[in-house]
Order: sequence, then structure tokens, then C-alpha cells
Amino acid sequence: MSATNGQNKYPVGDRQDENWQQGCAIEVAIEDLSDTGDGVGRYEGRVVFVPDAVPGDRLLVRLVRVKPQYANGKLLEVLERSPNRIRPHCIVADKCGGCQWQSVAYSAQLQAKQNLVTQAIARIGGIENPPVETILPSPSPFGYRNKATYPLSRSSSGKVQAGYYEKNSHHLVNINQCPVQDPRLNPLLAEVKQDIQDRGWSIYNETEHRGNLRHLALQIGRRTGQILLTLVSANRKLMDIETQAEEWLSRYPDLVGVCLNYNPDRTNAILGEETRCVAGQPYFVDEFAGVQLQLRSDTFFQVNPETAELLLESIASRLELQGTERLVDAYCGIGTFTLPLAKRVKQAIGLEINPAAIAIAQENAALNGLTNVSFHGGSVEKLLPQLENLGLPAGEKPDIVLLDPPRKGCDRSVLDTLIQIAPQRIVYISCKPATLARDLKILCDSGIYRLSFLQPADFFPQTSHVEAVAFLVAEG
Ligand SMILES: C[S@@+](CC[C@H](N)C(=O)[O-])C[C@H]1O[C@@H](n2cnc3c(N)ncnc32)[C@H](O)[C@@H]1O
Repeated sequence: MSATNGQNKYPVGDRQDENWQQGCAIEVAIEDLSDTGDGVGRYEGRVVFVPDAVPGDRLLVRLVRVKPQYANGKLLEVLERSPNRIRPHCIVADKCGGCQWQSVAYSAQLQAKQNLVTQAIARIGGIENPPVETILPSPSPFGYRNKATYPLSRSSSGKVQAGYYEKNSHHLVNINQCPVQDPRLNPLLAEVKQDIQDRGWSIYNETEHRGNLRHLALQIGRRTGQILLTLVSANRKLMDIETQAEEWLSRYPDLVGVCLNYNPDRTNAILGEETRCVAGQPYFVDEFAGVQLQLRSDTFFQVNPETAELLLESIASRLELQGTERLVDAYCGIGTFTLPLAKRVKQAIGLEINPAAIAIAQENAALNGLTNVSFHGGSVEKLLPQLENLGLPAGEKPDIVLLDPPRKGCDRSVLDTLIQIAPQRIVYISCKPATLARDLKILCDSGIYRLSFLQPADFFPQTSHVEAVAFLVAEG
């Protein structure tokens, strides 16, 4: 990499350090991708992060934020195109903040995710040459998402808009289709938007905290095709919503329910606490890994169920389940993993903080006739130390603990409890390699656990997000 005058378009100093300044243009060869989605290059031993870059590109970059050892740059010109640079599927890929890697060939996305997991475990987890298996790709790199939640706004000409926010902003990019969503949702997006316009419903303005409709959420059962539509409103009432909802139900044969969520708060959180069904039913049904699940709009469900199913199958076969095991699924949500695994173990116990998710998990256990599984509402911090009160026979410990915490990872107290209980095997599913690595370090430094291997999986193609599962075994 060398300094360049960029055909005299940009200021460039003569000496090496003069180029390491805000506003200078430098040439950077992109070697990898970062967890925020930026391309990563090096300039005289220092790191340069560049959005919209592809590994293998040689770029002219303007430095916009400069620190002694690293800088953030803006892409000015592609000097040499990487063979991995492709034409985005999406017509608004350059603006929309939903995806970061539409210009990156899928094989290069997978390689970058493999590197992200390996580097985090080595650097933060302190594990040299971590045993990372080849990443499990998403069978569908597009059209994989079963859920779309679009913020709503009104354009300057008064048109109702729905889409995703621009990168680093709250400015909406209006869309009528999205290539990562299940294509069966696309027709509803454009038409429902038009109906909202025709009804004259007011649209929420977040700056002035005025108006009604905030979000449109669409969910679909991958196998059943059932669709649930949820509108999020700053008011409990929406004029004629019942009539419009019935009209949608008769227009779309696969639509099974329309819900109205009430969110009156000044907040970035999408949903408020109250959801009521205005037509049809408040849930849709899908099949996942051999179980039937009732799913709602106010509880977490995997957005790429096709890949989640493959990952679950790989977990189950790695565990070589005999049907004699007692399993605890901490952070179990609606029982997405607990219920299919309950069919293959002696006893399964699910722990989850969201009461709505626990209620659905219990309903789903009954729906599938599973009697060896129980679900308990409360924090893992509180429930994990008292498994004997939750149905685990006195004097026994779980053979396997499955962890699937949110991005921030496990609370330190959860890891301490695990070290104390010392189950033979821990399976840690994570959507953030950095917090996974931090927690693995604590578990492995205890001297009790050894990292057997890691399995990354691509739940979120076209984005920089990556899922990874760590398998730990108790030594001795
Ligand atoms: C990444 S989701 C995983 C859910 C589930 N395993 C699935 O695949 O559908 C994390 C879940 O942890 C729950 N959660 C977050 N903090 C928690 C805590 N301290 N104790 C128990 N559950 C928690 C969330 O409500 C959410 O359902």
C-alpha cells in the first residue's frame, strides 16, 4: 500500500506521517472484513477500516477519523476490483443500512465470518489456534428471513413509506421488496402501505413524538406459509382497523391474523408491552425441527429457521444423544431448541426471562404432546442455582447445559454457577463472537472446561452478523 495523490484530486502529504491525517487520501488493499461490516486494510502497519469494501479490492480511501494506530476511511475510488466484488441484488443496497455485504460474493462472506470467529476466540478468548470447524452456510443466501419489521414514515410529499434506515441514521429508505426477506412477504409490503395511505392513518413522527403508526411487522411460517401482520401504534385505538384487518384477511388467503401492538413510549424499542388481536388469530404456526410451533409477534424466534434447523441437527448429532440425558436450556425463548431436543433426551428444563415466551413454550410443549419438558419464567441468574426446585431430581446435575444468551453474553454469576454445578457438557450458542470469547475464557480458565470445538453458522447472509456454537467438556 502506498500514498497516492489520487490524480491530484485529494490532499496528500510528502512524508509518510503527513498522510496519516484526516482528509488525506491513501491507497489501501483490503484484506478482510470486520465485525461491523467494514473492509480491513493496512497502511504502513496501521489498520484502516473502510465501509463498502471487499477483500481483494485496492482502493483509494479518504481518511475521515484518524487515531495513532487505526483510522476510518471513506471509499473514493475502486482502483482494482476484487474478484469477490459483485453487483448487489438489491437496488437500494448502497443506501439501506439493513445489509452491509451485498457487494461481497457469498463465498467471501463465509470466509470473513470464519475469520471473525477464529480471531475473536484467539484474541479475546486467549485460545491459540482455536478448533474452529468450517462455517455452516445458509442454504438460501437470499430470501431467508421469516420476519420483516419496517419502520413507517411519511415523505415530504405526504406518501406513506416503509423500509429500513440508512446506515448510521434514522432516515428511512423506502422499499417495496427486500431480497433477504421471504419473497412471499413482498406483495403485502407494497399493498398494505397503500392501504395505510388510503385510510389516512397518521404516521408517527419520532422527533415530535406525534402521530400513530410506528412499524409494520410481517412474519411467515417457512413450511406452512402462514402469515401474521402486526401494526405498532402509539395509540391504543386505530380508526376502522377491524374493518381493514378483515379486508386483509379475505384478500390474502395465507394471512391468519392481524395484531395491534401499543407502544406509546419515546423509545427505539419496536414493540410496546400490549398486543391485541384485531382479526383472525394472534399467532401463526410453523414446523421447526420436527415440532409444531405457535409463534407470535412479541417473542423471539430465529429469523433464518432453515439454517437454525441445520445447526440444531449438527448440535444433536455431535452430542450423540442416547435418550438418557437431563438437559437444561438456559435462555430458551419459546423453546425453539428445547422442544426438538426434548424428543431425544430423558428430561429437558427451559429457563427464560420473558413471561410471554414461557407461556408460548408451555403451550407448544402441550401441542406436541411432550411431557418430559418444563419451562420456568425468571432470569437464568436466579433460576440456574435452584434446579432442584425446577424438577431436577435431588442429588443429580444436568448432563448438558445449552446456553443461548442475547448479544451481551452471560452474566458473570451465570458462569460462576455453571463452574460450580460442572455439567459434563456445555453447548454455548452465540450471535456475538466477542462476548462468546470473553465467556469461554472464564469457563476454560476455571480449569474445569476444555473447548472441544466451535461451529460457526451463517444465520444472516449479506450482513456481518455471525452465529457460533462452542462445545465444552468437563475435564477429568
Ligand atoms: C438469543 S435469544 C434465544 C432464544 C431461543 N434459544 C431461540 O433460539 O429461540 C435469547 C433469549 O434470552 C432471553 N433472556 C435475555 N436475558 C435473560 C436472562 N437474564 N435470563 C433468562 N432469559 C433471558 C431473551 O428473552 C431471549 O428469549
